[in-house]
Amino acid sequence: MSNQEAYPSTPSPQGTPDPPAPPPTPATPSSALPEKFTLIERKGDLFVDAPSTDALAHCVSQDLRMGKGIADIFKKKFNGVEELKAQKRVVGQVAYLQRDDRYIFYVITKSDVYDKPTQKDFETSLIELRRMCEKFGVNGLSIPRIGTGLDGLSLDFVKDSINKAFEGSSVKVTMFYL
Ligand SMILES: Nc1ncnc2c1ncn2[C@@H]1O[C@H](COP(=O)(O)OP(=O)(O)OC[C@H]2O[C@H](OP(=O)(O)O)[C@H](O)[C@@H]2O)[C@@H](O)[C@H]1O
Repeated sequence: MSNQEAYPSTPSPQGTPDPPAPPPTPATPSSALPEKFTLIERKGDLFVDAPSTDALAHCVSQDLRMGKGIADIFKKKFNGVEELKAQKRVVGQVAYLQRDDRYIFYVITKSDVYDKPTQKDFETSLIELRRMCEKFGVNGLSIPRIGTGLDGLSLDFVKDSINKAFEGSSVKVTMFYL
């Protein structure tokens, strides 16, 4: 039996009203819209005031010495130096730990502890940080004023680099300052 015989089209009788228009497509609830990237600055202690579900990130040298500054606090708080070294990340890449269901990102911006990062390496490593956030489904990322202390980068350059690297992503970045 052909389709036509099985399901003959029923001609609509003359003069009958048009079928009712389909119901309007419900508006997409805002919660379903993809999150937009934001960078906000917030006064507070990264380790006290950042949401416990946020990933954390900071800058380190490839040798992972983390001898001073906030890197030293990260080392004392999260340990994992051997685990990080085993990832064999180089400048422009990001090593990571998982602690209490959150990611801790170690952004490698320079090769040696005595170096200062170049702007290019800093920008490259932020693009990789975004990629890692997207890879692991990170939507909340809390950071200190990365690169602006021991690494001597200007806050304006750092914020501009973050905006460029994360533009178009759905990561909400909070930059904490003391
Ligand atoms: N609890 C807290 N909450 C919020 N903000 C906090 C804070 N504690 C400190 N800050 C501030 O966070 C900014 C950056 O702090 P830093 O100067 O340490 O980091 P940086 O990114 O400039 O430099 C990294 C390189 O320095 C390190 O040591 P090495 O020399 O390499 O051994 C690494 O290894 C890297 O390579 C400064 O404003 C600090 O006041």
